[in-house]
Amino acid sequence: MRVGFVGWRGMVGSVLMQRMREENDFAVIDEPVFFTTSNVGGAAPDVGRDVPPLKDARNIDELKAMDAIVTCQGGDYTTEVYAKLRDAGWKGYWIDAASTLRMEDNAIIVLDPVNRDVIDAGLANGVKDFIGGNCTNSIMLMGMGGLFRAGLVEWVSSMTYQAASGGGANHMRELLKGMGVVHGAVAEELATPSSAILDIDRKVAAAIREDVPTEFFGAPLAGGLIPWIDKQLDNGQSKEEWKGQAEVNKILGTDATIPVDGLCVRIGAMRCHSLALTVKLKRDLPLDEIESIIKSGNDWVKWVPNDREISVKELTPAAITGSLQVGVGRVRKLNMGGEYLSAFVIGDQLLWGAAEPLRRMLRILIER
Ligand SMILES: NC(=O)C1=CN([C@@H]2O[C@H](COP(=O)(O)OP(=O)(O)OC[C@H]3O[C@@H](n4cnc5c(N)ncnc54)[C@H](OP(=O)(O)O)[C@@H]3O)[C@@H](O)[C@H]2O)C=CC1
Ligand SMILES: N[C@@H](CC(=O)OP(=O)(O)O)C(=O)O
Repeated sequence: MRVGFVGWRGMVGSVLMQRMREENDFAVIDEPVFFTTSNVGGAAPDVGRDVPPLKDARNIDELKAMDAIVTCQGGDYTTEVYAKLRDAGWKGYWIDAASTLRMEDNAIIVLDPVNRDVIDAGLANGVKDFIGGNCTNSIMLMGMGGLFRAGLVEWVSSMTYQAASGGGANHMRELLKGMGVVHGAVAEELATPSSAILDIDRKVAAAIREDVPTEFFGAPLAGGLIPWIDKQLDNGQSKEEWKGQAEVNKILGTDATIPVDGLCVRIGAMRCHSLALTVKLKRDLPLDEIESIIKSGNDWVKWVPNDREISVKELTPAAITGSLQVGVGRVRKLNMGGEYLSAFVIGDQLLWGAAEPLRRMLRILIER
């Protein structure tokens, strides 16, 4: 198989390359070919074998020579190139991190530990477009897939806490700069134990309002949060919130729509997205049964008992970042009744939220 990689040096692409090296994926690809939009003829990344110099990611003839293309270049690139490539008669597999093609009828949203059956059926039916899901949805399903698969979920309310990395590398940098600005505003007072906390608070509030950079997020994130992610829709949802129900049901291939809705909020974490879920179950099940169903979802579920000490240690960005494990905890019955369950799910949005489902989809194709 000749596999073309586009967007490999961006943030998602770099995580993809790292994971592919770790899993020795390049050894099973006949011919990896790297593309660029900015450095044609430059050196391809080190993948442990000889590969040709970078090719032009806008050259349809070069792209057409690939059996599969994996792109993390972004939605604008997909919009610019995909249709031209198909119009030119290309019949290869398109594996994409961007959202552009996700809801198209001829595309499958890939998350194989959850929907391998949907992927296999698609492959058998000649589907050629395999698109990574929205990070928040992929993380929720990696954590709670067992309950969905058991047909136990009537609806889900999902309140999210989304990391800066969901916006991209510049957004992560802006968060860190903002943290530095906030600290700098009161560094002297912090070094003086007798300084008045309300003076510190006043200066911090002024720094957040006036000095924290907002170029990329459009509002100060350091020391605060932003209760809106992605575009505004006419029905009052954000686009990120809209994706919940649309994508979750498409990933699962449900016959009857499972309602999924809630609020998506940006917080000052680096690359871990979290969700506080209220799940309405179809029936009242004992908690130990629910625990074993959730644990059985896939090999990456990290079950965290609903215990204060363990939760604050294990169910946090500090514990989960950089890991493929998806933490699931704070699971208990809510006051509303036996069918109402709370859960807190947390995962690294650059791994299961972006790069890992693409890497695994490529592997599925290669091993077919
Ligand atoms: N599935 C999901 O939930 C997620 C999906 N995504 C999607 O992934 C796509 C890519 O996102 P992301 O990786 O954040 O994008 P980046 O901005 O990090 O990278 C995209 C491209 O920008 C170019 N680039 C320009 N300057 C630089 C630089 N200094 N360092 C690295 N690359 C640079 C590179 O192209 P070139 O080498 O050709 O110059 C690179 O491939 C987006 O479509 C996004 O929506 C992102 C996060 C989660
Ligand atoms: N919108 C997500 C990241 C992302 O890229 O999502 P999507 O792939 O659905 O556009 C976030 O900001 O956290």
